[in-house]
Amino acid sequence: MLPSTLILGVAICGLFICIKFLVEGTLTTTVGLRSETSKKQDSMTHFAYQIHYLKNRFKGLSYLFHGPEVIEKAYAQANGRPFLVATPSNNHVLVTTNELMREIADASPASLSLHAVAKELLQPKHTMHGFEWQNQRGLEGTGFVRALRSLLTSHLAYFQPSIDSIIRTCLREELSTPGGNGFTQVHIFPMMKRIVTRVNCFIFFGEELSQKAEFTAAALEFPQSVIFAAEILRITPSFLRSIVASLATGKHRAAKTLFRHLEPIVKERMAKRANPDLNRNSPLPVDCTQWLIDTSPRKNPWSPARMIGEIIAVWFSTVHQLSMTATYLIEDLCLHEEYLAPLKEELRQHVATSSKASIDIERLPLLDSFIKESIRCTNADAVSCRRKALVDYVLDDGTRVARGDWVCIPQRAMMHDPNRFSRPHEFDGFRFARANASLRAGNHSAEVPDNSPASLTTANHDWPIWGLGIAACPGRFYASLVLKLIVVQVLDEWECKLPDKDGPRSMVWRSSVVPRNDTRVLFRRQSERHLEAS
Ligand code: HEM
Repeated sequence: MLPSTLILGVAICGLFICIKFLVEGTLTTTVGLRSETSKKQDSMTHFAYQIHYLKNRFKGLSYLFHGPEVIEKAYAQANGRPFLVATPSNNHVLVTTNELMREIADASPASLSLHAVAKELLQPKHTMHGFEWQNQRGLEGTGFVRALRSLLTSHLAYFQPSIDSIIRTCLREELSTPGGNGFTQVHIFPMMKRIVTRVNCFIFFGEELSQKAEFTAAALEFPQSVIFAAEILRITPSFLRSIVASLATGKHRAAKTLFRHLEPIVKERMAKRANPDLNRNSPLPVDCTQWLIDTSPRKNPWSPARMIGEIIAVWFSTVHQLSMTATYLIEDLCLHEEYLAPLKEELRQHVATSSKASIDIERLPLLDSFIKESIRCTNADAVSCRRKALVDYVLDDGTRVARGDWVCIPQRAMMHDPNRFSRPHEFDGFRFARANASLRAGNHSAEVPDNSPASLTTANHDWPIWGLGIAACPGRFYASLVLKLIVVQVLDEWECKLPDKDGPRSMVWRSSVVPRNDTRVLFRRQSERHLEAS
């Protein structure tokens, strides 16, 4: 049954891809540009280009199911030089030297664009309820960067007690029906998605909306349905896209629910912004929605619908990566039990010596190191710092990136490279803490590539998980806080176990290494605790 379904699926994909190329005339003039990877190809006839292009696209089908492996093999053969990986829709040029990584991070978004990648990946025009994105970011202001990178980050201490309390409550609710042995069994990835959604809804939309079950359910469903629909749309001819998007998103059910709940709130807040007199007696709400409104253009203000579209587009970035990382983190806690005692001891000592009411997460170096090692080993995305070439682009070393192709950093392969990390396939939870201590003492560390101490939120060539340059993830300080508070809560209150330690933990789609929905974890409440008395 399964193989025949698979064969049928592959056949349908192949058919769709052929129809897409034929109907949309991809085999005409752009062929030459798209397949330009070497000077030799310049001398090819037009027909040879077409054949070469088609061969590359079909070769690229294996990228869909084995992307990280394809990249790791090519990385090993490239010896530090840029290399090219074919995908069904375009080529990816992967770079690994500090100079080229810096160049792509600093390139003008008019040439190498992250925003255009997101647009190609997510097809917002079809999947996000008709909301259209520009190809370049910054055309009408980059308020979201200030809203997240500056305003959200500067309010983290203010939010921390609430985030802590939401995580604690969610865990207790999720794990409230233990069996005879005291353990509750859960599917860890779906549970992490629900918890992260609850926390993020509170930060993003404020307390009132975060309490509405219909709204939080739509907030969770929305990114999943967009990703699912966008994947189907990538192989759908353009004239069918609206219908297919509507079918794949259940007639835009989640987006419509979000719009319906957000519309009155956003309208009211925008009206208050336009007329500050209306604000006089009430303080401004403290949440990302308010900051996104505050940082939107004053001249030619957006309509409420456009504003909601922008808020929802930013919301999209918040749930998926964070829940995947949190899932692998809890699984790693279960798989590497030897780290539990030192992590708990670090926490106990911190609580005992701190005069503050909340934990200072920056003062838990072992926890920071453990999380980094979990990310280094599992790494939910094989590439980072994706940029789509909006024009033909020649990198400093002469490497050509054809218009429409992407240039990226193969972060997963780099993190498994023995020339960068000692014993790269071994989970060594405190390697980063040891390396930092050594670097702080003025010594070199052979265990990591860094030349200076670094933490989870560092965004640089040796730690590109947040991207690089001005586009580096503006939500990383918030993400780090949430990840650390989740682990702290689990360490403090719960004992957890993976019943099937050797079972598969992930599945691959393109460059993503997604946690499996069916991985189960057992949780049992502990009696001895150091944080909030129960
Ligand atoms: C573990 C969790 C996360 C990871 C690994 C992650 C990683 C990334 C990466 C790799 C980029 C692209 C940067 C580049 O290519 O240079 C990015 C962009 C972005 N991230 Fe995150 N992110 C995470 C969580 C979050 C959260 C929680 C938020 C919001 C609070 C957020 C908001 C954004 C936004 C808005 C962008 C787009 C930036 C732009 O276009 O300039 N991310 N993130």
